[in-house]
Amino acid sequence: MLKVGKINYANALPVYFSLPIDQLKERMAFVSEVPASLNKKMLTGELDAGPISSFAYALNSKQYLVLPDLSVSSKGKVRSIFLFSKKPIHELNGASIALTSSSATSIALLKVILKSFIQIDVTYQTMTPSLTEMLQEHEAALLIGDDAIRANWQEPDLYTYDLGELWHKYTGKRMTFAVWVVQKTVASSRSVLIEELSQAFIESKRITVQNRQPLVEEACRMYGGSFAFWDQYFAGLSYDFTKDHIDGLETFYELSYQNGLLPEPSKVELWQPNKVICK
Ligand SMILES: C=C(O[C@@H]1C=C(C(=O)O)C=C[C@H]1O)C(=O)O
Repeated sequence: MLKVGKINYANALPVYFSLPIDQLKERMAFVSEVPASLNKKMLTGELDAGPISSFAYALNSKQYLVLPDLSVSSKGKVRSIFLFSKKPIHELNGASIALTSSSATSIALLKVILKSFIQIDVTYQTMTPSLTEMLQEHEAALLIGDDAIRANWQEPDLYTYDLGELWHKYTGKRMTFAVWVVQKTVASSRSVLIEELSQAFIESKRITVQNRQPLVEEACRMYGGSFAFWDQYFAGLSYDFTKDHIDGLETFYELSYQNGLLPEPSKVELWQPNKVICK
């Protein structure tokens, strides 16, 4: 069995929603977790392929190849990655900020934004994602995914900053939060299966994005919230991985490197299906 990851947040649903599960399930087992757990399982080899935080890819890029044409990205507002703050962001110098334990990319992105763009120094503490508890002892809190969406629905009396929007404001670029990877060892030993999986993900994404209504209805059933919210949410996310996406991501890696978060400014190395040459 090929062990394949799945992000258990709404943001990754389009890549899974139209998968031909019955066709795949004899050869592939899907493991659904928050990004930080998927990052760990991929690193230790418990997973063969699937999505991880784009920052987790950069930390161990030599171990993986990136599957083409797949990501969780935004150009501007992402609507599910927020810094909730008791003060305006420019007044947070010296503050203590709580970080969700579920993330890798958004944690590094927040650090880059605060240091390089807002130009303030703060301290950080990682916590389980609960806004109330996080804000008991900290001036601001970072949440991602469904936790961030639900917290924002409560309309807390706080300053709320969308990290996708801030990144776009200061760089003019896209931000890629998750990429789909395959272990290099698995890419060579099980190339046919990886090609089948890669095509299935791309096809699922294509079908789901082409007609969003069934996905939006499913999200309403699973999470609550309005049709209009989920429709706008999925419309604002991109699942592609073009040159433009890679350019934004490598800018993030360069800034992460400059801030001492990465040992080198990683580059994206794409997986390529084996070309069969017919005579
Ligand atoms: C869009 C989101 O992106 C997620 C953020 C991640 C991170 O911060 O490490 C990882 C995977 C993404 O799916 C989200 O959490 O809502």
